Amino acid sequence: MSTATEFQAKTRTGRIADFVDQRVGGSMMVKEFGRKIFPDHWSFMFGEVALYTFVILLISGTFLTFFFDPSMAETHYDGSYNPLRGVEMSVAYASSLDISFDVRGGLFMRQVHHWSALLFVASVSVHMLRVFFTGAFRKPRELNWVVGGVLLVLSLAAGFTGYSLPDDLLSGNGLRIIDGVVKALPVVGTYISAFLFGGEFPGTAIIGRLYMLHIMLVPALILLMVAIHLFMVVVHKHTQYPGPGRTEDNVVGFPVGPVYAAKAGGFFFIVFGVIALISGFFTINPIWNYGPYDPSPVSAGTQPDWYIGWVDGALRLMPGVLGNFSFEWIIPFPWGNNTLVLNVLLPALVPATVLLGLMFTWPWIERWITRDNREHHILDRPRNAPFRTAVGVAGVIFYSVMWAAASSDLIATHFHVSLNDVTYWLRALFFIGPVVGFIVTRRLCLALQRKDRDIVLHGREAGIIEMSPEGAFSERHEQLDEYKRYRLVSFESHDVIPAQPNAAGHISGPEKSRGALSRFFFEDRVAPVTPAELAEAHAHHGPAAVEGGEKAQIGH
Ligand code: HEM
Ligand code: HEM
Repeated sequence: MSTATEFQAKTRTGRIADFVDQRVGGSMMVKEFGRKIFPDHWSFMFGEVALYTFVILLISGTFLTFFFDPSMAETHYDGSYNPLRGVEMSVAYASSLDISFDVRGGLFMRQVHHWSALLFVASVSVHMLRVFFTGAFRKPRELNWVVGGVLLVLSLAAGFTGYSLPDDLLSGNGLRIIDGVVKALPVVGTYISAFLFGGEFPGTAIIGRLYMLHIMLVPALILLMVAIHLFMVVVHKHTQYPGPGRTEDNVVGFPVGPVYAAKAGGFFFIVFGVIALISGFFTINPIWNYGPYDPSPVSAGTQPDWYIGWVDGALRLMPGVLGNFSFEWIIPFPWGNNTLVLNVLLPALVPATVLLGLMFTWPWIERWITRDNREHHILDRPRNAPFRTAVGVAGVIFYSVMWAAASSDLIATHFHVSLNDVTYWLRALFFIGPVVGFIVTRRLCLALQRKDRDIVLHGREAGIIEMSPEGAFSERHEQLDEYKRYRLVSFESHDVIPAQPNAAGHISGPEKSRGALSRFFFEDRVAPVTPAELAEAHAHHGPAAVEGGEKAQIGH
């Protein structure tokens, strides 16, 4: 066919598709990307939820910008919410009230925005925990883990800047706390605060500035980072859980087109639908109940959004004795009289630095201790990496205690206990909780591994008690099928690598620490069942064991 007849033979849509394809090379991209294989597992869903809630935030946020006015100019409210009529407030607060009461669908969209923000940060956090507990951050994904970490920090920044915009009593109090933390920074604190608020707190500039950060800079950075993040997921290929036929060099799953594209599209609408349903039925952030921001009152029983609570909680846990500690008699400051406000500085900065510092550096810490520099595309089941799982649980407990402390007043009033007692208990848990969590989790993982070993070697207890002709009772044990057995035996267990001498025959200080950590983490370990052990067990139990009818004597 000549080019002309070929052109004639195509439908109008075909011709448009051709036109676009010849200019942007779309079919090549679809061919390349559409044939990518993704493994299937429910735990890979959290990253997707994070992505979809972010898209919902972009859509609902854009709607809000049509009506929100980020001005701190004074006005008298004259909207349709009667209890606040005539009350003096900022234009920002008045416009948020208008969105809630006078813009058609406005309250619904504010709630969609707020609920999806809560779900966004929650899904990002759970996604991060999934990646951590399965070891998906190992080589070659360390940098993508760091990009993820930046995304987490940006998500918190987006949440906090948004939460502060309506300029109601609650958001103003949140800003007051941030102002306190900034001012507590030695030497530069007061200058930074004055720069941020355009003079004395609260000033008249902060809402406008936060608005720019909230609707432009932070979402743009998140978009950029998400693009880099997903690009790396495609380049590295997705990890997969162990299973028959799955190796470090292949990916077993479905192609993006059409299976995943259809699934993902449908899932987006499910997430959107669920958020719309929640937003239609459940109030979130009823700013009309709080009133406009005024530095003097603080309402009792109010809570910050869940992801900011831990900072508030850490501040509540800190004993006041270290307040306004003057260091001059120890270190004479060259810049004159300067007070360190340790009761604000320590809780606001130390836990955050410890948690975020450990999070960003963990892939390298683990690689250093295990000396494992190989690529890993097969995930660990959390029980098969007891040391990592235990460290993760300790981190989660450390975080959760601070988070719980943000509700110390509510715990005291709801359970009719003394607020002081709640604080003392939480202070103790702050130190003891992570240690106990670490020990218990490691023991649990090792116990689960031993149970797996036992099941592989001796079969699963069927719960069927049989009586032999001689009158002895025994429980029937059923052997696992090939697939289940594979899942239980195919993992690696790190061995202790003692400190090694360097070329000059010396063992350096850091290498001694590495050796000690290696012993601490891997001394107690359960090795996977070897084929020889399996063959021996089967030989011992006889062919019945392989066929599915092994018996364990009760009382022996
Ligand atoms: C806006 C936030 C984020 C979005 C939209 C996002 C999205 C995704 C998606 C869709 C995937 C592939 C599916 C999956 O495994 O869940 C993925 C994988 C990954 N994400 Fe994220 N993520 C975010 C934040 C994070 C954070 C906070 C971390 C860790 C600190 C992280 C680390 C990773 C890693 C290492 C992978 C590769 C996992 C693998 O191949 O198994 N991500 N991300
Ligand atoms: C990761 C992204 C985002 C998060 C976590 C987030 C979070 C929030 C939160 C928690 C609020 C307070 C809502 C309330 O009043 O109850 C808020 C307000 C707001 N957000 Fe966002 N947001 C995000 C992205 C965006 C984007 C992309 C836009 C605009 C394009 C936007 C525009 C707004 C506006 C105008 C308000 C003030 C409306 C009001 O409070 O009445 N947001 N945001």
